[in-house]
Amino acid sequence: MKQVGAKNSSYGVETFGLKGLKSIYWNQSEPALYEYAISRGEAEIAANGPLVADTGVHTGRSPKDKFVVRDAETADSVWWDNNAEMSSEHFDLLLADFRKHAEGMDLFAQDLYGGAEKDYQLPVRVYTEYAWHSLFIRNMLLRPTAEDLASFAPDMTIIDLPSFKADPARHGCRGETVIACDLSRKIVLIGGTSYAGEMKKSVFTFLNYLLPPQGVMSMHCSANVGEARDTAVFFGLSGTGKTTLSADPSRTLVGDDEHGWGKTGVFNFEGGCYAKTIKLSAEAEPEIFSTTQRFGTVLENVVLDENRVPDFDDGSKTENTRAAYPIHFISNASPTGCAPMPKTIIMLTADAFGVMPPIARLTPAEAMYHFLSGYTAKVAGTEKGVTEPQATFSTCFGAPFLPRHPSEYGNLLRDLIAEHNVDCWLVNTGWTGGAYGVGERMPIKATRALLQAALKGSLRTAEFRTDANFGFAVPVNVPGVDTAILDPRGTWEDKTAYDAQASKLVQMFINNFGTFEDHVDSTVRAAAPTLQSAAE
Ligand SMILES: Nc1ncnc2c1ncn2[C@@H]1O[C@H](COP(=O)(O)OP(=O)(O)O)[C@@H](O)[C@H]1O
Ligand SMILES: C=C(OP(=O)(O)O)C(=O)O
Ligand SMILES: [Mn+2]
Repeated sequence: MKQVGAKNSSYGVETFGLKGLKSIYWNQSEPALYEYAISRGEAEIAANGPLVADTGVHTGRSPKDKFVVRDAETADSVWWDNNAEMSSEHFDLLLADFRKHAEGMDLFAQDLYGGAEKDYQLPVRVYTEYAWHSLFIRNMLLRPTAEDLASFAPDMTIIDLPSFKADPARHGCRGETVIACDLSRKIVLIGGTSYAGEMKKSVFTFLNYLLPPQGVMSMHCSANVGEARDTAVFFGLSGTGKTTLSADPSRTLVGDDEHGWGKTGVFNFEGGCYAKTIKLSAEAEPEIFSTTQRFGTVLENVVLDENRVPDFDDGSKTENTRAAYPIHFISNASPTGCAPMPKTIIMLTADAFGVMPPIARLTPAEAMYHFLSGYTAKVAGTEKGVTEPQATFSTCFGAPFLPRHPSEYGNLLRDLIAEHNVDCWLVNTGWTGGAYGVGERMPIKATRALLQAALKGSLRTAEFRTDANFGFAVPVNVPGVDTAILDPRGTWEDKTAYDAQASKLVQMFINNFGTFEDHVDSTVRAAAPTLQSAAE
């Protein structure tokens, strides 16, 4: 077997039981991976330099094809209501078949870290069939220094073979696509899909399993820091605004998607960003737009015109077009990925019903209630089969990535909010003036102005009203924001229709929260919305 780039003994010949490979390319650089990706016909180069690849059938995550191995250790630690199980026997068969499938292949390997905080860092070795997947994960995780690389010892291993087709009868999965996670042996097998986000979210899933027992709150959130060293974290499900809203020229970017909150503060799990690029414009999102105009960025499922210029308005392949780039492509990104304790928590709810106000202040009990509820929308394209926004309750705003029971994350957050006296806000990046299909998407400018007021503290002294349905405090006017938009009921033509939709949503919250009742105290239960009697 030819080994390109092997530097020392840790790159053993039979790496991880991968015997009979044709060749293996270790920790290749961006230019080298460009050449391999182009020469192997995997990708093409866009105007100004990004590498562009298509992912075929799978243009978003396949949550129904994700499995977790149930063994003696995970039987009691994994939240099985939310994680499909696979037996160790099936996993062993799958691993053996992955190794067999890899025989004779060229593989690419990257040695990277998950977690910027050294105390909690997860060394990950990622074997990929595609050179462009090797560049993607190299962009997304943390790249070791040459010194660290010399002694790199992997703790977690990912084998990513899109051309592998799983067999449900033999492997105990659902179809040809499989994302199998063995949390005890720290191995992930990804087959039958070319969507690169599966690799990134597998690392996130492992950190969500490994960190809480160490007292670290793992979060599906972005984070940035103001001049006053005031860290803000933005929780949100896929496509709801974490990346967009954390890219703010007046605040240092810490990370766009996945963070830990430990004894020393907040730290990014990753070393790159994975931005949605549908309808991306230089006007609305200049920082992110600039990353799509340079060598090293990977564009996923983006359509190019005849001059290889990306057409970000073209969602013909998927609404979930993406750009994956190293975080230092954002000019004011933190060089360390670490930040002080949060001063503000923002929970992004993309309300497809147009009922939620653009912003609401949350008491600690309301923050817990909404964190566990995780009301938002699955935005078009982020999951297989989601073609328009679907109202959903994704607990902790990241249910597809949670191996543990939500109460483990909720209790950690509850204690951290109390210990650090954190301000909490609920921000609707979804619809206003009516539900999806009638109303319009919340203007990004309005959201940014509201966030500016919340983060600068001026909102704290604003005048508030109490929302009739949810009971939380809503500002009645905010400088720079159209006052009308602050009252969602007022933005609807038909107020009766608004009230009816709001009641339906309240009932959905009540129905959903039943599963958490026994895990929270009475103050959190009291933070639930109440059905308005028709008379009121
Ligand atoms: N008011 C808004 N706030 C944030 N994003 C918005 C808003 N309105 C529309 N969007 C769009 O929603 C998408 C959010 O994507 P992104 O920030 O990548 O989500 P996430 O990082 O949570 O996965 C972007 O395409 C952005 O342009
Ligand atoms: C990459 C993903 O996460 P997010 O959309 O939250 O960035 C994803 O959900 O596939
Ligand atoms: Mn994101």
